[in-house]
Amino acid sequence: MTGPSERPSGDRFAAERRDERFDGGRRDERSGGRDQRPSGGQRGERPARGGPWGARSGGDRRDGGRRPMARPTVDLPRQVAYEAVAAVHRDDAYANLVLPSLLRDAGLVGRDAAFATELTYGTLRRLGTLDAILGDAAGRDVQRIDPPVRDALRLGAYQLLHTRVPAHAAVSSTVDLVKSVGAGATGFANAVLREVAGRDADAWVAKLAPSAESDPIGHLALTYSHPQWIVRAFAEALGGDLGETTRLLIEDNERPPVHLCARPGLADPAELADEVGGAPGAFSPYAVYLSGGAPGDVPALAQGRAHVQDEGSQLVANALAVAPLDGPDGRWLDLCAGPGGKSGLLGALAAQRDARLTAVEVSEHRARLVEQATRGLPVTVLHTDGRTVGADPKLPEGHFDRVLVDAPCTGLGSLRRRPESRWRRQPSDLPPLTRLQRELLAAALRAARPGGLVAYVTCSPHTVETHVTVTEAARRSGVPVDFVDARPLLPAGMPGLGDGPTVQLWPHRHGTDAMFLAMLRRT
Ligand SMILES: C[S@@+](CC[C@H](N)C(=O)[O-])C[C@H]1O[C@@H](n2cnc3c(N)ncnc32)[C@H](O)[C@@H]1O
Repeated sequence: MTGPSERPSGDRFAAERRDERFDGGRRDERSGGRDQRPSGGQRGERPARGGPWGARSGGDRRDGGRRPMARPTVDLPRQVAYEAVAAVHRDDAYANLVLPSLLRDAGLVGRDAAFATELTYGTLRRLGTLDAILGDAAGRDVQRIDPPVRDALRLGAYQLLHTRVPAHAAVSSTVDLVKSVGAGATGFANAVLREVAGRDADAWVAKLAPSAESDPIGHLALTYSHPQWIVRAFAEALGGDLGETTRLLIEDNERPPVHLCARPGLADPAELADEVGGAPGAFSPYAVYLSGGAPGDVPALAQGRAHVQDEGSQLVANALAVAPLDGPDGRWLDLCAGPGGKSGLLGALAAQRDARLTAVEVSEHRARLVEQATRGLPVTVLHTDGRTVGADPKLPEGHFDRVLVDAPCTGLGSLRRRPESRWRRQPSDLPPLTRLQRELLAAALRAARPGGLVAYVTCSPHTVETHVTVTEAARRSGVPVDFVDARPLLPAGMPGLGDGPTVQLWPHRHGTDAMFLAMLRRT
């Protein structure tokens, strides 16, 4: 197959970009992967001002003396989206961390910021399908295209196939972008994008995806832009139901709402919903759905009355707090606490019940975040390895009444909030993670007193991280345990909780991240 020719050029802005913005937050997921959702924008809308190129002339920019970021010929929202996508691929940055700082640096707000956000997140989510299309249109594997030009083309293809940006605008703005990041490749970019524009997204998928009959997993993977191994894992966790798997994949490609947790005793969810112009959650008694705007703008967050937290995370933490327990109930433990979302909720509940939470976190930076998240609550933060239960005098065996293990995991249950992570995760991540999960759960079982409760939680529905880990850890730990049916610990009438005793939440069923919960009682 032959295609348009590209004359690759170096990324002439790379050196300038390398050190300046991303170092601080690169490996830090403290925002929980939440979508940055500036208010006022519509999906695929063009920027508000500045003629057909929107913010080229500055748009909604709040200058405030900041250094302008845009190259002269590229409009700011597209330039920011390009910088974010390039940082993800070049520097392993996290989009949810790098994008807000880029928007701030560029002074983008309102519809311009919404447009840049849509382009960044949409392009990263659809990357697999876009790359297949670009490879076909270019007549070569996308890996052979110069990285800056490749990222610009991905943004252009996303605009052509998934937004209402007119084709001529998508093509010429991308060619402008290529001019600034890979000058010799403008003819190539123009030709590739014109080829892409020759079909709509459905027609491209019909051309490129394997047939659903002969290769159902490959078909879903290409159609809905997920790696095949993840589609396979989801299908298995959903009992082989490919219809439901499809609904899950579709949900993963949508922009999720930001959920707040109104801390019990500190904020009333209905009042908080009024305060933020949002709506009370469907299931969690503390949840508020934010309708728009950056979560940082909400005063209740700054005041420590609420925090950003997916509703599913609230539900599994609350399940541990409401599970019936005989005997003393004052010593609670969170063995994997950073950055402190569940500790924040459990700490607020502990305050109401005269209990105290010990929050353990192995990473120093994250332990500090837990301290910030639990300030003013009856929480003691320990910066140590949770597996030291029994060896560390602050973590004695048989001591705690309620224990949470929110284990490190692949995070496959929150792909909608972390657009790049589906492409970063590999099946080879599973063995070291599951070993750590088993060890942490075994430590949690040792930490619980006889009769005490242990909640094992993951933000992944992968059965190797859920059922296999729980069964293996319980079998090997030498600590006698019973499974507690977790379903009655979730709100009455909540649908789709399965046959028990464990619970798997799903984005497409519950609107939450795909949190898994197993409740164990030490006998
Ligand atoms: C899924 S996150 C926990 C999220 C947290 N519960 C929340 O709601 O914000 C898992 C955490 O476990 C921490 N971790 C990993 N290994 C650990 C260990 N051996 N001991 C304690 N914490 C560990 C990670 O640093 C990470 O912060």
